[in-house]
Amino acid sequence: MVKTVLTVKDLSASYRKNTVLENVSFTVEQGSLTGIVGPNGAGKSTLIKSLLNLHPTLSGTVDFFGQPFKKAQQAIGYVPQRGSVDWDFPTNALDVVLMGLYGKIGWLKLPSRSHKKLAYEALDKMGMIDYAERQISQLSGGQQQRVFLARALVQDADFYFMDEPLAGVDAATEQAIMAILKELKGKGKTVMVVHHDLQTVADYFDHVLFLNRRVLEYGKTSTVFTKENIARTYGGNMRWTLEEGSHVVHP
Ligand SMILES: Nc1ncnc2c1ncn2[C@@H]1O[C@H](COP(=O)(O)OP(=O)(O)OP(=O)(O)O)[C@@H](O)[C@H]1O
Repeated sequence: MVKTVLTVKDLSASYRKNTVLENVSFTVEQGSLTGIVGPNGAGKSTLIKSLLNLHPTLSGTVDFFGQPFKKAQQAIGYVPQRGSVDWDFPTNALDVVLMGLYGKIGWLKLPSRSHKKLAYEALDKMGMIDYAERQISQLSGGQQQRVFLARALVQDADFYFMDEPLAGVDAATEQAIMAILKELKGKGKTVMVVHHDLQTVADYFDHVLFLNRRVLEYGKTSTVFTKENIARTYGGNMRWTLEEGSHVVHP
């Protein structure tokens, strides 16, 4: 039986008087892996922040696992957009991963040996074990992204939001991250990912949310990932053709 893990109803949000999300409504099934797509400025990051109480909403309701966000937040993981993080913050990769365990450790307590073991294991899984003691500011963009994924892994959440985890990473990191996302899905976790590369949407995601201020469409990729929906979401700026079942960009 399909279980609903997120219900969003009539959510609107703005920056001062500029409304950037209008009456957004959708429901998400447990175990789904959704790509959130839409042009620059469509409100994708704002949507995630609004769902996670990081940005105020003007109206609407958000319900995770049948509860408001505050009650469900231990079960929710977030990988922010890389550009929004202060990378000069003096901390090493291991400490960043340990932050994913603070819900379990408690903010004022020190991590135990078993917590550190979990953090090292997650770094190892992301191919970052050799960089555990390296300052986060001294890692490349793709390596920083891998560390953030490791932090999400140790948190062992049930629902993950990731804001462009594949932006600016090389092919190997992209494959490593996608393998992790599929593994999370395999464990029954739910994942929503802001994604820009329309050519990989059909390969990577089983659901797609088309967003441009409003939800233009949300559903199974095999049903809703059509050139009509892409055109409706992105406007007339791009021409799209369907070739051998895949979408090819003609900028
Ligand atoms: N801190 C802010 N203050 C004022 N306006 C903002 C702020 N952050 C975003 N906006 C505006 O809100 C709108 C939605 O931005 P948002 O970052 O959510 O879009 P996005 O779909 O994630 O874009 P991108 O694909 O470029 O990352 C844009 O018009 C943007 O200019």
